[in-house]
Amino acid sequence: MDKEKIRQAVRMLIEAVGEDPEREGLRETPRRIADMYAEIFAGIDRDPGEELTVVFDEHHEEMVLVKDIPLYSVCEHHFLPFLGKAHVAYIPRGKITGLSKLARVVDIAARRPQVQERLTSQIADIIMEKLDPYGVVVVIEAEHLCMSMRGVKKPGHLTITSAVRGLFRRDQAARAEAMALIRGK
Ligand SMILES: Nc1nc2c(ncn2[C@@H]2O[C@H](COP(=O)(O)OP(=O)(O)OP(=O)(O)O)[C@@H](O)[C@H]2O)c(=O)[nH]1
Ligand SMILES: [Zn+2]
Repeated sequence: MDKEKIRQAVRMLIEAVGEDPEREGLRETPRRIADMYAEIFAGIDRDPGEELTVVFDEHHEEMVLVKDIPLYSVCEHHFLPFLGKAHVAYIPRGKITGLSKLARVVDIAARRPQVQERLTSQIADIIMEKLDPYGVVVVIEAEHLCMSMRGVKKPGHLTITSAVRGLFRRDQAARAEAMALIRGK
């Protein structure tokens, strides 16, 4: 990531909105934002699938669900955060992965300019590709600050997206079980 370029651009932004980039509180802001972008966009050059290397052979061919994974991403239209929760369910086909690795896949895929639909599909597709499970369900529920603090101004709304792969597409009962567990509090 070109932090120097970000610093220059942010300085221009500060001037363009009519603020003084030399004002004490703003003087370090270009540097802070460059460091922040390096962190929140750290997934741009990374393959989320690289986290799915820890795989154990295990004949648990029943559903595994990691729910309420905290999610922070950035909407690519406005560069404002969208935040909420991700839920990831899969049915292993002889191969399971570390539970934390599922949350890491979510993190890497989220740390890039995103739309919620693509983020949801990417997570599901990566798990299908790397673990070759019977099926995957990913549900994301998020509030988009571009819809809350500006524009249509609807704070508190939730956008819910799902990506359903493999057996969950065909098997209504399995899909209903996954959705019920995800919804259950
Ligand atoms: N489908 C989808 N839309 C998103 C997401 N994040 C933001 N948006 C929408 O992207 C759209 C961009 O619309 P534009 O009309 O180009 O932008 P805008 O003039 O700022 O629109 P408003 O937000 O309606 O003021 C808006 O409707 C946003 O709500 C997302 O993750 N998925
Ligand atoms: Zn937006």
